[in-house]
Amino acid sequence: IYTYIEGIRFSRAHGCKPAKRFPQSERIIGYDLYKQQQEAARTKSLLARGLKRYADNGPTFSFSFMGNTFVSTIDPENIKHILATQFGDFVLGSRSVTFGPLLGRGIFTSDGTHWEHSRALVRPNFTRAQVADLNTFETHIQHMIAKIPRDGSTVDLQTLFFRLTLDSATEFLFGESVHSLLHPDNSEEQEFGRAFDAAQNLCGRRGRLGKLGAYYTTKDFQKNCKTVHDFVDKIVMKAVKDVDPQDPEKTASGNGGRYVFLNEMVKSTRDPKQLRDELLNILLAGRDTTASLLSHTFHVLARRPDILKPLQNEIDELNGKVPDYETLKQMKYLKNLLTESLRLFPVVPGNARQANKNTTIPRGGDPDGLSPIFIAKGTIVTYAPYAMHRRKDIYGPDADIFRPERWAPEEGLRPGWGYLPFNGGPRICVGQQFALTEASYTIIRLLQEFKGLENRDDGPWVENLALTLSVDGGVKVAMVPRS
Ligand code: HEM
Repeated sequence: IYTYIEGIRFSRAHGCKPAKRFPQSERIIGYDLYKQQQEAARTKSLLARGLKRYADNGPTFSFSFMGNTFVSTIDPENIKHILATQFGDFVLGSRSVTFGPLLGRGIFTSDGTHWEHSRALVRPNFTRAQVADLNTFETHIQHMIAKIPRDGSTVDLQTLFFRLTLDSATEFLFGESVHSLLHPDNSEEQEFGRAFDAAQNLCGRRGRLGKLGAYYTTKDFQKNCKTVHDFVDKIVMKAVKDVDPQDPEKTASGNGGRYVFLNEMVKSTRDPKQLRDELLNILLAGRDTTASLLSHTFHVLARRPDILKPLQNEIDELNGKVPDYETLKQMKYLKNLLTESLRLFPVVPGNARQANKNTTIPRGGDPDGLSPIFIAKGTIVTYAPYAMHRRKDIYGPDADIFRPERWAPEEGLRPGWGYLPFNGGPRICVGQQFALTEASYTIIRLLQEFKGLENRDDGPWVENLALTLSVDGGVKVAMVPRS
């Protein structure tokens, strides 16, 4: 009763109005919504259903689900408030529990001072010098190109992109690639990749079970987590052992001049568990995301010769020269293409934060939606870049159309917090430049090798929503060699 009265007082003092309520037959378990979500997951239409909910109920509304109160929003002002202005009022919620057995505590799974410490440890390693090192990518891209048939037969580019990013991410993080593009056998490295994928998928299922997720585990899951940990621990222990306690800088610059994240980290900490956790946190955050961006971009290129042509023209201006970092930055059409790809197919299409105290968000209070809403401690605020990126009042009447030109400076589009593929505020993605560099470089090198691609899948785009968004059924194409 005290909490309830406290909430009413807080709400009045801040001029809050009630949020629009999503129509539900009961608001304790929210079983009807649970059934709808299960059905949408089965028919792979979670994102389409989400879009319709915002169309029917407006940009901000509340509902109950599995005993929790939720507020959903695609209002940029509200999202800015949660992620930046009132950053301290919100935490990740159950993420540390969901991912804990696999990832431990690291930048992606922790809050508060632990997160601050992780971020301070990890952030300096994403410097320009490191991001601009393209030689490592080149080796793996050549392995990928070797896997692409040249006789017009069909290949699934998405599968190759997921292997490419696993290989390049493990090389960058551990100093040793798992080479999934080279060894399709039962090697220890392959086993690591398989176990990491399987454990990650089970974490996704734990996340979808809400509070009950903490109790959902299987023998296989535990075995997979152990396989992943053992593999990384060996690499970590070697790096820690190699550190010269008198001069950590000297040891860290080994590895044939290549940049290795682990070697940089051992300059700051030699705690093996902390090193393992941070490496796995970054592997999870950085690997599927870049693969998904590449997959969606090629999904579009295979269907839209009008986009492929100007892109090829821009790439052909390099006359086959391997691009360096500066060249990548000057490729305007490519940059707009990736920006548009992340608008219509944001790799993290939905996200959430939980209030750690009584607070507010600035918009959504009925009847005009312009008053603040009271957010009681424990409320989960979900936000959906996928739906926000399709708002016609932000992107214009052609918001549903894939059109890279909309990002040309002449068009004057400035969506601010209405465009959020990499999140914003203090927890903004640390790997943004790394991802855009890897994706740009991969696209250029592929289209320097192949003059075009033929679509081998007539179906529409269908969501595959795990921890990140990918293309259901893959990206089936035939690549046309230049010579
Ligand atoms: C297209 C590619 C990528 C996209 C769309 C993307 C998107 C995101 C988003 C939306 C978040 C916020 C998650 C949250 O706070 O709930 C995030 C966080 C993060 N990303 Fe990325 N990411 C990409 C690539 C990468 C890469 C390549 C790396 C590293 C190599 C990386 C490392 C991280 C890390 C460590 C965080 C956690 C930051 C923190 O909580 O302080 N990401 N990313």
